[in-house]
Amino acid sequence: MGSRSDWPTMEHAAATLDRLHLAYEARVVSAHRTPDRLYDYAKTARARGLKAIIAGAGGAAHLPGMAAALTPVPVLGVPVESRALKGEDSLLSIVQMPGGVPVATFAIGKAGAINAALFAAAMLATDDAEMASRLDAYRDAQTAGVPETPSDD
Ligand SMILES: Nc1c(C(=O)O)ncn1[C@@H]1O[C@H](COP(=O)(O)O)[C@@H](O)[C@H]1O
Repeated sequence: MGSRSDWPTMEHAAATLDRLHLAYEARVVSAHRTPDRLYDYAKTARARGLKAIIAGAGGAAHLPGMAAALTPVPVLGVPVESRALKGEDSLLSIVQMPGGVPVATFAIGKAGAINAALFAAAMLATDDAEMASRLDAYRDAQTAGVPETPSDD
C-alpha cells in the first residue's frame, strides 16, 4: 500500500488472506514518496517467489501501475477511498492503464480489498486443489450467512 493510512482498507485484504491460510507480506511502498523502495520491491518480487501483488493506493494512485511496469508478477490494484474525491481519482488512476501494462482493477475500498484477495486465491487455485477447496468453503460459509428474510420476525 502507498501509505500506512491505507491499512484500514487493506487490512481487509490481509484478513481475507488469513482466512484462506494464504501467506502474504504487508508493506508500505510508494511510487511518489519511496521510489527506490518500490523499484527494489517490484524488481525482486518474482525472484522472491511472489505470485501476485495486491497494490492499494489512494488519490493519484500510481503505485499499482508503476509496480506493473517493473515486474511480470500480476498486479491487482485496489483504489483506496480518498478524502477529496471519494476514491474516484484512485479508481481512474489505477484502471486506465495504457495497453501493454495491465493492472487488474477492483472496486473502491473494503469490497475491492476483499475481492483482490479472493481473486489472488482464485488464480492460485487453478493449479492448487487445496486452495480451491478453501475457496469453496469460503463461498459455502458466505452463502450460509445470507438470511432468506429481511428480519427475524
Ligand atoms: N497513491 C499513493 C502513492 C503512490 O501511488 O505511489 N503513494 C502514496 N499514495 C497515497 O496517498 C494517500 C495519502 O497518503 P497519506 O495519508 O500518507 O498522506 C494514500 O491513500 C496513499 O495510498
